[in-house]
Amino acid sequence: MVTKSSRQAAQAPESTELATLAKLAGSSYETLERELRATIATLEQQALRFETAIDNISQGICFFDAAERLILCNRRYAEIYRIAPEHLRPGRTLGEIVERRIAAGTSAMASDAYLAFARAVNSGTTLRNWTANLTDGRTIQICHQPMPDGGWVATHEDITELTANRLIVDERISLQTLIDWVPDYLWVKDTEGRFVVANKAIASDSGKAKTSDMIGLTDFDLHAPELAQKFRAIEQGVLRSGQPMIDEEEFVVDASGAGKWFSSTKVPLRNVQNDIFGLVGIAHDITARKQADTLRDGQAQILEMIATSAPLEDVLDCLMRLAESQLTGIFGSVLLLDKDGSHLRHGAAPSLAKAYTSAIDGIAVGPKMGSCGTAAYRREPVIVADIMHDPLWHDHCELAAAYGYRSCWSTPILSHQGAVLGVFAMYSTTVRGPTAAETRLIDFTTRIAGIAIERKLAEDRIHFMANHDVLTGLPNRALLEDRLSQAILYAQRYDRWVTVVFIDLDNFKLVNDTLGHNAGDELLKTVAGRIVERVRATDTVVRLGGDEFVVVLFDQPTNVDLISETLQAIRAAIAEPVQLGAHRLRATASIGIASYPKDGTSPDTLLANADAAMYRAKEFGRDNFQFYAPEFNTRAHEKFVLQEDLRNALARLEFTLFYQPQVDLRSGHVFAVEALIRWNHPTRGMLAPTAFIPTAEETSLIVPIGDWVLHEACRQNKAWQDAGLPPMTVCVNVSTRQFREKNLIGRVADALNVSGLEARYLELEVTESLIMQDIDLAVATMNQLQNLGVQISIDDFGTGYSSLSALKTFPVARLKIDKSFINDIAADENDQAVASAVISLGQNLNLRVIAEGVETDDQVAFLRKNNCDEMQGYHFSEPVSAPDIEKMLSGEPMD
Ligand SMILES: Nc1nc2c(ncn2[C@@H]2O[C@H](COP(=O)(O)O[C@H]3[C@@H](O)[C@H](n4cnc5c(=O)[nH]c(N)nc54)O[C@@H]3COP(=O)(O)O)[C@@H](O)[C@H]2O)c(=O)[nH]1
Repeated sequence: MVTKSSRQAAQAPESTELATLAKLAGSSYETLERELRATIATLEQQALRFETAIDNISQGICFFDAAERLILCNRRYAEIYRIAPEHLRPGRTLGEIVERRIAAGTSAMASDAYLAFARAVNSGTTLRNWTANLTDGRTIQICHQPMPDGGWVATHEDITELTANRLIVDERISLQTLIDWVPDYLWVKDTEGRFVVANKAIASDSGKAKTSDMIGLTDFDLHAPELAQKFRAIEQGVLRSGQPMIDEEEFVVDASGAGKWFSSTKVPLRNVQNDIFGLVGIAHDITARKQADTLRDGQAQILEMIATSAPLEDVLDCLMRLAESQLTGIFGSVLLLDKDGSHLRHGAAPSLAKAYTSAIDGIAVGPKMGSCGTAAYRREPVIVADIMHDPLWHDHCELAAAYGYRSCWSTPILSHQGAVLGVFAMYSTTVRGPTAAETRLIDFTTRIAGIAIERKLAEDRIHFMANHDVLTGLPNRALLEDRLSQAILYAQRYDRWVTVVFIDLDNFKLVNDTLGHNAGDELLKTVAGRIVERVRATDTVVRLGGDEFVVVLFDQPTNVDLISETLQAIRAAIAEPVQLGAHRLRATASIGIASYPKDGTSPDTLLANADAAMYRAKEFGRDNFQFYAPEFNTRAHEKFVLQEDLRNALARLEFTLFYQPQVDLRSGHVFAVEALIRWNHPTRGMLAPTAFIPTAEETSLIVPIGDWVLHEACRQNKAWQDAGLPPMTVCVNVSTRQFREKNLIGRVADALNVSGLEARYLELEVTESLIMQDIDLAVATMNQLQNLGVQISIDDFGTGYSSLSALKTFPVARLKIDKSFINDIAADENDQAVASAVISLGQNLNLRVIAEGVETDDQVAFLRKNNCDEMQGYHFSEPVSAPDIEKMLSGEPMD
């Protein structure tokens, strides 16, 4: 501080010098005094100016002489050290001033230490500029300048605020560095949505080189208006409500165009007055997690679709979209292997250009067929990074280039057995190969696609099997009703007919039983194929099961003649010879026909009526066809009634046995009788076995009926013997169903025991076809019967397919030449050949041979001539009652 005393101290030497000058110049004292006063005034003026100037500088300044006494200091100095002016008068020592500063709390150190330090500074042994941290917390920067006379001048500047500001700046710099390390987006916005702080992550994704480039921008400068508006609405909500938004998921498209998911938190910022002045936001990139979630959810959805049998195209479409959602700039495609196994068909490609998809639909599987055709051909992944320059794409690169596809990575989709099901491909618009992540995704997608396709194929197969006959591949009963319904609807609309053709092969069971099931299957397949060939593609050929087929003739003319043509063609096709192993067969069929609308308007009725017509055809001797007539249903009803009557017939004792004599051709002697059942029906009169035995066999009633026949025949024969008639054999027919009964031997033995008939007077007739069904079992059973003493003959011999080698092992006594060979034996050379062959066979095997159905003298003559042993037939006698047999054998006239 500059004071008056300091000025006076400065003027004193000047006055002395003026008086001396006045004496030397000889000037008058008044003049000198006047001049002197003027000079003093000028000097005072200058001193005031200096004083004002020095007091107004912002730094404290002080001058000390070599004795460390204060020469002068300014006001700022006094202010800095909070020392009253009177304690800063010139002449005060540095030590006194330091004491004052200590007292004022403005010292940096103790007095002695300070004085030592000041002297070291003045002598130049330490820095002349230093910063003193005062005990009151302020920071003073001091610049010390020694003077030539040993004193010094020093400036003191209070830099407390400046230092604090520098700290803030330093803090800011380190805070920015810190937040730049954070990989999440981190920002602060003011209440207007302007960025105040932003870290590197958000700046760089926003396309800004420096974080400072973000300052002052709003979301409207960075995002599409809708997205920016959305952010703004959310942030304004936070600012308005004061409630933070915690961990909300937000989708952002960054400056590169990549979509990213964030988990964002936005918290309002408050000042000390608790007023909101902005918000701080942090957003964590959860894109990878979202993608994993999407992948997992998508996978679950797709697996559910597969499990619930969603259409394959929907499943694959969904799968492609899922794969694409995980990647950027990639388009997925699935091609499916065609049924022909040599082409690939469009499966799904939701994002590929439709025209491109159409162009590659049906591409061949081959060694140079782009990525997909080649991958299917090689059965291994084919990665083409540059379509335009890869030889595999030579023929297709222009096409791909036209749509901007530059690389294509194809992987074959394989079944569990390793069969190619299709190809999964990823197209990229850039020249490159797949990344590791993309390869993983390809593996995943290919596997799921494989599961979906395999599942679909299995379903198709199951569906096919549920609706088709496995043996012939024809539709089955399940599909029949649907096809027939469709045909009827069409016929209704266009006033046409639908014809249902019911086909049953004749004697198929015989083929099965004699030539084995493989031969039977072969016959069925051949017949099925032939029928299909003879009808139109719009007609339906169905195998109902066994030897039954149904043909639905669609869109038929209302003209029976035209229908007959098709039927004749079917019949002829069936009748063509079939080679089954060593055997050449000519199959025939019984065919029933019913047409919509005249024979029924519902599928069920039409089928039932065609079935009834088929039975009618069978009754007419097979190998023919019958058009349905209403009375056929009466027959079906009759059959039902017959079954019911048959169940009661045994209990009501309605059966009786007739006996037909068997005669020795040489002696004319009756040596046996064949027991033939008759049913004395309460309303229909005496029924022949053909009227009820088939029904009895179908219902298994043949077993108790057969037992009754056995018991009755044995009883009657024993009765005849007891009555004194010459002993003879009674022959009893045994049906297949009876023969297969577990306890046949026991039942026969029981009949013999109960009747008391010797076993040798009982002969059982079994058919050739029965034996051939299971030769081993038949021979075993026959051996047991033989052991019992019972004789066995083979009935209907010649109609079956006995092999000679097998015949030798049969424990039989007689062969019975079937009636069908005897009928025309006098004229038909074939029948003659068969009959004479059977006779000589019997002779060779030491078996007796009997001809049945002998009616004429010519037949008898032929048999005698060919040395046949025995005969049975109307020529000698029709089957007659037991009393008539007695009369016949005792020579009495019969009734
Ligand atoms: N399981 C059982 N089957 C039996 C039983 N009783 C008879 N049958 C079988 O029924 C079929 C028909 O028998 P039927 O109507 O009695 O006919 C027999 C004869 O009447 C007939 N026959 C005899 N001679 C002639 C003839 O000169 N001309 C001609 N047109 N028919 C004749 O043949 C039948 C006997 O045949 P087969 O048994 O093959 O010797 C018949 O198949 C019986 O087997 C029974 O109790 N159980």
